[in-house]
Amino acid sequence: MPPFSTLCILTTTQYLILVISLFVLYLTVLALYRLFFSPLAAVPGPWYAAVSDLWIISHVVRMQQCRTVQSLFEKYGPVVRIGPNKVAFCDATTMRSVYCVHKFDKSPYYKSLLTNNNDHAMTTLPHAEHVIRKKSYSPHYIPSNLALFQPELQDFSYKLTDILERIGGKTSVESLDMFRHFMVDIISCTVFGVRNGSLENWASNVRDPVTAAVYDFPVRGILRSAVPTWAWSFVCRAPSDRVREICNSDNIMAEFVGDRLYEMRTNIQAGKVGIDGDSEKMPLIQRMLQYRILSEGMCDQDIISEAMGHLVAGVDTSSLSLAYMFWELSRRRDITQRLQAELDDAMTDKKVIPDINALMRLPYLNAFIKEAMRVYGAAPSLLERVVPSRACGAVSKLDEDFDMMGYALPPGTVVSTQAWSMHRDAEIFPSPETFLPERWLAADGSDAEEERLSRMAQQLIPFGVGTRVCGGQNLAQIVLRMVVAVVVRNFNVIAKPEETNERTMEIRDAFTIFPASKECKLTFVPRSH
Ligand code: HEM
Repeated sequence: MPPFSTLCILTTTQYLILVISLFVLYLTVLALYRLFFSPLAAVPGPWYAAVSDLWIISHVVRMQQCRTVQSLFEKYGPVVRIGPNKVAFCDATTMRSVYCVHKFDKSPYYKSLLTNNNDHAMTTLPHAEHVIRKKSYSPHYIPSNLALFQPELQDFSYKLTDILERIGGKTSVESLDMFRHFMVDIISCTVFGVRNGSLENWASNVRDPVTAAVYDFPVRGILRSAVPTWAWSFVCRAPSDRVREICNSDNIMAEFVGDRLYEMRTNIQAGKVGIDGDSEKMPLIQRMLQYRILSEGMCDQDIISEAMGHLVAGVDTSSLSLAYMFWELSRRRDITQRLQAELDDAMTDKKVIPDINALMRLPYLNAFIKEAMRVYGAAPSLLERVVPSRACGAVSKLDEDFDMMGYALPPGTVVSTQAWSMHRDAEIFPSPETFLPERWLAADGSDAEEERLSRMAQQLIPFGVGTRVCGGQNLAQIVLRMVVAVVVRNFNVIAKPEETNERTMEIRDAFTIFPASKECKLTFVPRSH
């Protein structure tokens, strides 16, 4: 260090050079520490990932994180250091240990998904707090409760086919947008108890503000986390209608959900609907109001954010899954024909969707859905968790560093796996890039076949895994089957190469996947019989 008297006589330029040199020295020492002396130094991975988060962030920004992490597994093995403090893994036993046995808390990444500036189940990081939150909604999604909504779910599916029949295969439709509107109707009905008419709006070319807000919400999240809090109000007043619309998406959804909540409360107060569990079938917000009265659990703000969380979590994921399923069918006549053969038998009346339990028993339909969720699972990204501190009480306190396949990870390390890679493990799923529903069918009744299917099932995690698994997965499983059944029974799907092709459908990821062109134009041609 130069003595104080020397500092006083430095020129501005010399002073600047000194500051820059000290900063470079600091960065060099930090990089050397992270590379050679950090507790994670032994974990394999590229040196540039160990030195700075910038490398992985650059892939996040390019929306190619899933593929990048997969290429690291292929090069370095099942445990990889992807950042100075981040380790990714691809191993079923470790997955169970992190998500099911130790139940590590979520990482702060999830806070970018807050709704109405408030937590919902997905963004509640500590396991213990999440358990309480989950109780407010989980009974709604058990199969016996969802079965009560079967008539409405079927109704919306019939409406979808009616609309496609009206179009009659004369033009292509932007299927991603169509399914998004369809899912807003499904969730509005099951969560808020209202018929929103979003799909009809789509068919009549009328802008649907709720669907538009759900679509804009993830972009708002990215923007919000990139802009400092003090600058946010300036961004929201930017001289661009589109930017203001994106900023406002959270408010539009909150207003919609808030209005439904107050309507529901008015109806309860007027005695039009019960609050004491006397009516068996109730939308989720009614259930949450009841939960609040019985357990003094959630305030209005919490209920609004929770319900918004279900809109956000359910609409894009399901509509993306459906769009990719039909895109695959447009390319695979063999799969379409096999599905149609099974559905022609199961749906002798092509306008009547079989009961949920019957749908769940159709072998090829189920094999198709599983394969689609393996290859096109809509949320295949890293599910970040934090190794707990030894002092403060995690669910399962660790007495020492967390042993991940021989590497000791200290408290605070962010660990994660991604469905993208678990689903592309060639030992479990031979020829993983081939779309092959048949892999889910038993060749015979042998123990070896059963063992093979069970290993695949354990590694199939499109809805996440453990206590933080997707809250709405039962609803998604039903809706995906209903839509595929009724549409495939009634239509052949075609993609015009000039509109929709490998390039436009190339998968990008930003927690959920989406096609490079952000759309999926398909033609639904009515079948002749
Ligand atoms: C194909 C459709 C869907 C896929 C692929 C999917 C996938 C996922 C995944 C991977 C997670 C998170 C896991 C994590 O962070 O560890 C999740 C969480 C969640 N999803 Fe889904 N999801 C789908 C549909 C739905 C639907 C229809 C709803 C509700 C209407 C829903 C509601 C939720 C909720 C509430 C959570 C947070 C769960 C919690 O932490 O308690 N999802 N989903």
